[in-house]
Formats: sequence, structure tokens, C-alpha cells
Amino acid sequence: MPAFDASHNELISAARRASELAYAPYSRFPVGAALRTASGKIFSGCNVENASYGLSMCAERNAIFQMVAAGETRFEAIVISTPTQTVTAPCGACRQVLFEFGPQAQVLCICAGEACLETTISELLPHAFGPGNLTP
Ligand SMILES: O=c1ccn([C@H]2C[C@H](O)[C@@H](CO)O2)c(=O)[nH]1
Ligand SMILES: [Zn+2]
Repeated sequence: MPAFDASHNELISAARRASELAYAPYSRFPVGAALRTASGKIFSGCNVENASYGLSMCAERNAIFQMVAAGETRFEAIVISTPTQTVTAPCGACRQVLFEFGPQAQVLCICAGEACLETTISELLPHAFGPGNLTP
């Protein structure tokens, strides 16, 4: 079954809710992310910026870190939500971190407009470097 069939509505609501909690006073670009783990749990995150701009953290990585801190290391699907007219796909740093914990994961990017992007980590990060490369 495709990863977005069963509970995509729940993930979409969680990602939208998360974007409302974004701390983005500098970019004014709120992002929310919500992922579903292999065990069926949902974790979400928003972007959290800082006056020292470079310390800002993306929504996607915050959602991943919530998952890991709760004892899970595998996710199957992630929704990324922005209140814009065009969709936002994860940045390069997030693609790398997403690959670590969900190399087969489905990715759905949604926005306030009609546009959406349904893709995969492997499509977003082809020929990825990952844990498998470290084993001889
Ligand atoms: O996929 C993305 C792209 C950007 N941001 C955040 C980082 C920064 O706080 C703001 C503008 O880049 O949006 C995310 O959270 N996820
Ligand atoms: Zn990012």
C-alpha cells in the first residue's frame, strides 16, 4: 500500500499544525513537518530560528530528532507544509538526515495553494551516502 493511503490526512493535519508553531521571526517562512514511523507513531516539528541566523533548525530535522529522542529510528512517510502558494521540498541538509532514517520513505510537500509534490527520499537524494557506505 502506498505510504500516503492509510493515514495521510492525519499527517497532513499534524504538519499544518506544526507550521503554526514555527518560530520564524527572521525569515517569516514557517514550515511544519510530520512523519509516520514504521510502528505507526506520528512525530512533528517546526522550524526554529535564532538571532544568530546560522543556528536555525528546519522543521524536517526537528521532526526526525523528536522521533529519535522517543526511541524510534525508522520512518515511512513525511509531510512538509508551508503556508505559501508553492510547495517547499526539503533542503540538502534535511535530505541527508531524512535518508539516514527513512531511505525508502515517501515525501509529500503541501502548501496553501493547489500545488503539491509527492516524491521519495531516493528521488530527492539520488546516489546518497548513508550508513551502508561505512561497512566494508
Ligand atoms: O524545507 C525547509 C526549508 C526551509 N526551512 C526553514 C529554515 C528557515 O527557518 C526558513 C527559511 O529558510 O525555513 C525548513 O524548515 N524546511
Ligand atoms: Zn532543511
